[in-house]
Amino acid sequence: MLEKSKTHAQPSGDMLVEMHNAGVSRGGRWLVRGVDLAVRRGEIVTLIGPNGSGKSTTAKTAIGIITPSEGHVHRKGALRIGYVPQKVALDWTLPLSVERLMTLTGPANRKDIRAALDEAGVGHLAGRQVAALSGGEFQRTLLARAMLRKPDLLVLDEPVQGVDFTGEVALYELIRDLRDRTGCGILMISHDLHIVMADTDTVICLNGHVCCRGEPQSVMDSPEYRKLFGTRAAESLALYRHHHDHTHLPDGRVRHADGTVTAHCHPDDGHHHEHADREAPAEGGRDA
Ligand SMILES: Nc1ncnc2c1ncn2[C@@H]1O[C@H](COP(=O)(O)OP(=O)(O)OP(=O)(O)O)[C@@H](O)[C@H]1O
Repeated sequence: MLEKSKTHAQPSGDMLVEMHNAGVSRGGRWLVRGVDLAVRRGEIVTLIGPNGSGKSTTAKTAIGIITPSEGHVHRKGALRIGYVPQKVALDWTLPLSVERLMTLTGPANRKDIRAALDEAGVGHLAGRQVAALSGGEFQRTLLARAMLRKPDLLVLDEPVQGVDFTGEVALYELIRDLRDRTGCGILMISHDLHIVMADTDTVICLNGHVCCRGEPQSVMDSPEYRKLFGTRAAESLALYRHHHDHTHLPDGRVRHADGTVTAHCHPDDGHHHEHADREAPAEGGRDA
């Protein structure tokens, strides 16, 4: 049984959340528009895009923190959501242990807390002060806190922020393992246009709208990447090269491939073309 944010035919199967042509406007401006997105059980969907492209807005709309101004969002009935926000409001000057952080947003017993921390590889840090954690340890702790709810859908807003490359690889592996172990669906956000998880089923690139989407191209066969990052990294990471058929001008207008300029970009404006293809690994240049 699926819950409806707005009247629309109900999707079926093991769909956790589905967005149809969803858009959010504030103060007469579209923050994001024309988003189609679906996350099923066991699936990993990654939103990428530059700063301010609407990734967080889209994720918040998917989980119901934000109501869409247009379009539709369907969530499975009684959907349990684990959410790791981009920003966590903490007073870093106050003493706060990792164990206590785990119960700030909801009650949990000690055994479950320890199990969640262990699962995230930070069980040994339960008594540690949060302010003393490294970036990677903090992200793992937030992940553990989200997993405490035994979510059907895990939403991670930039889960590798403040984490170095090796830590990123390990965190992505952990996220994949959590998906494998629990079968939850994952909606993940990254602003990194190049590196996303090899296990991501779908990458959706946002820039105020869906620029392009597709499967990430695995770099496993790329000798350059194996040389640069090592075999383990190459097996954990993938590169998704995206295509743009339009340019975002500094004043916010959009120049399309046919030379026309419009105030903004929308899938239905007749200029935009989505891509759903895979490509050979790129040399590394951004095209956004
Ligand atoms: N409540 C709001 N009112 C007005 N504008 C907003 C509001 N929330 C977000 N925005 C604007 O909407 C745009 C999209 O914001 P959003 O946080 O979704 O982007 P993002 O892709 O997640 O960015 P980042 O990578 O920087 O985290 C930004 O320009 C932001 O300033």
